[in-house]
Amino acid sequence: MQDVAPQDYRDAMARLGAAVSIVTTDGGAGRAGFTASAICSVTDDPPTLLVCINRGSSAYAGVTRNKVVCVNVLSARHEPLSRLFGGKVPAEERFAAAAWSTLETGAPVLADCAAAFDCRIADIVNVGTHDVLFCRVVAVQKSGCTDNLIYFGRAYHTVGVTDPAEPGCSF
Ligand SMILES: NC(=O)C1=CN([C@@H]2O[C@H](COP(=O)(O)OP(=O)(O)OC[C@H]3O[C@@H](n4cnc5c(N)ncnc54)[C@H](O)[C@@H]3O)[C@@H](O)[C@H]2O)C=CC1
Ligand SMILES: Cc1cc2nc3c(=O)[nH]c(=O)nc-3n(C[C@H](O)[C@H](O)[C@H](O)COP(=O)(O)O)c2cc1C
Repeated sequence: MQDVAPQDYRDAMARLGAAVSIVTTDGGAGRAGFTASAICSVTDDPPTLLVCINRGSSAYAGVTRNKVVCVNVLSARHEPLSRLFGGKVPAEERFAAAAWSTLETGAPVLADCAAAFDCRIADIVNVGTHDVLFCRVVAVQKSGCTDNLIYFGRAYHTVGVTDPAEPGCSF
């Protein structure tokens, strides 16, 4: 099997638009978090999503030892927070820039994010440079904000929808 070059792969992947989340953890191995776009829904029974984390990430030890994560889906106004959690900034400086609470697992929940999925890590599969985390969702939080942050073409964008069933954005 012949692989394409990593740069060709990245150039093609840059054409996939993706929601942006901050994945957090807390517990005996400490608090950590990183910006992530490699997240998707696996099954609703049992409610499971997957997160791909680079083993070189500063958050890797905390995430895999604590075995809990919260996937905080970002709204448009969180672009500066996304950049902060995107690398090279000490963990405490990242968390100081926003308000956090907790749900079931103790992983930090971003107060005003579009949606938060609080999870226990059920399985981990190693693939190349990354670990794929299969995460069982034990609690969720939703806001009425519908202007989500999207990463596409190596840049941030906003996409908004109006859902008459939602109460609207109160922030
Ligand atoms: N899945 C990941 O680990 C991602 C990591 N990043 C990080 O942010 C940096 C800047 O990204 P871009 O501005 O989008 O330019 P880029 O050219 O480095 O990446 C383009 C696209 O390729 C994919 N990608 C990039 N690095 C990857 C990696 N190590 N493993 C798997 N997929 C990867 C992502 O879909 C990304 O949007 C990257 O170099 C990487 O360090 C960004 C997006 C996803
Ligand atoms: C838009 C965006 C999406 C990213 N998606 C992921 C991802 O899905 N998985 C991942 O391991 N790193 C991802 N990263 C990179 C991490 O946020 C972070 O840069 C990396 O963990 C290294 O940072 P650190 O070791 O200084 O914490 C992404 C970065 C950006 C800006």
